[in-house]
Amino acid sequence: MIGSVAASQARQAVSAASRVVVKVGSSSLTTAEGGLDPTRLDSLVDAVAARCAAGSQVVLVSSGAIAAGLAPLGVTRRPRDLATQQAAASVGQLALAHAYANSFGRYSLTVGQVLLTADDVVRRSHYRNAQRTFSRLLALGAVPVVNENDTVATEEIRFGDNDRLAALVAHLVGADALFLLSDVDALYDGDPRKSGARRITEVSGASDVDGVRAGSVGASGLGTGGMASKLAAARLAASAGIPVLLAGAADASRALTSADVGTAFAVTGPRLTARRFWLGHAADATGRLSLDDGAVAAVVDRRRSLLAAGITGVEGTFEAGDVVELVDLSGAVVARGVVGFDAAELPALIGRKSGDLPAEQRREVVHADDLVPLPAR
Ligand SMILES: Nc1ncnc2c1ncn2[C@@H]1O[C@H](COP(=O)(O)OP(=O)(O)O)[C@@H](O)[C@H]1O
Ligand SMILES: N[C@@H](CCC(=O)OP(=O)(O)O)C(=O)O
Repeated sequence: MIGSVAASQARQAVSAASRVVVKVGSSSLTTAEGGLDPTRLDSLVDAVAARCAAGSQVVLVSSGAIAAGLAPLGVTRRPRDLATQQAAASVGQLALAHAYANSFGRYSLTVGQVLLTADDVVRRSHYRNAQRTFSRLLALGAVPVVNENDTVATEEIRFGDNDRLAALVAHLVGADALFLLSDVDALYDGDPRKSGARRITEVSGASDVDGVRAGSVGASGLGTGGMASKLAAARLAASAGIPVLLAGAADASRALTSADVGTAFAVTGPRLTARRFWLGHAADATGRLSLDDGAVAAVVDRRRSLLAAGITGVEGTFEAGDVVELVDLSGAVVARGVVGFDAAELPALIGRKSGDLPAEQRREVVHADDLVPLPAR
């Protein structure tokens, strides 16, 4: 295989990683009629158990609750309304947990179910609580099996996308690799259901995925985000220092051992501390500050604090200590950070030089230590 050094290093890194997150999609665990496919679930578990036996700690993020709950409830098509999805998830998650407990039991491995809501990662205290739970489960030798808590998640607080959840969990547990397993064997430059789509084996940076058309609806109609959410999640993890392998669930065994299948994503940024990752990617932003070009260059390129002089607009209702997005003049989010003023105070300050401000307001609007520049999306 010819490829960039960074991507081949990524394959080595995911192959050798000691703590990994493996995410599997609904379409790889369930049948077209609805209901779990025990054969495919067992072969995924075979691959995960082999990786555990080789000395790695594995966190499994498994979709499939809604899809698995449809057949037992006599529902023939994936429901669109939240209440039926929640009912299906309630039935399906139980079936999923039961199937995993039995299947991992074949290897004398104990599973622990972790159902997360968005609140568990957007609130800093909940984030740390989840970290402690994972850390203890792993220390005790269990395999955490994670899903969104679909049964109670409301439309407003849903992730709705386990690819993103898996990237967040990978950082939260301090994983050294993320595997995204799906019903397609790799990333393609266009929908592989159409002819002419070209397989992409390595992604070392944004230019490798320029022009890639990643659909947001999967072939099976069982999953939620299609390839678009996988690509976004892989890039998110890679930007936070975690190499990613996107591969077919049918190739799980090779993916988790030699990693010589699928698409490898090389890391594109340094490993962030838990707090900076939370701030940049998980926290809920409650407002927006618009920045002029000089301020964008200062905070993004020179990693300086944001001062009132470079702010051109304020949106949202927030208090000092909340997380806000910083946007450039085109409206693109360039950074996120903890704001030092209430929203009500800022309109009187913006655009003014520090020296012109009253002494008690002469401070950074967002301090450099509380600010995380984001890669261009
Ligand atoms: N550029 C692309 N590369 C690969 N697959 C794509 C692409 N665009 C769309 N797809 C479709 O996305 C599907 C995977 O998404 P989905 O079914 O939601 O997966 P999962 O259930 O594993 O989360 C593939 O089966 C494929 O048909
Ligand atoms: N939490 C949902 C799955 C959401 C999701 O992202 O599904 P998928 O696209 O199959 O990974 C469930 O268990 O049904």
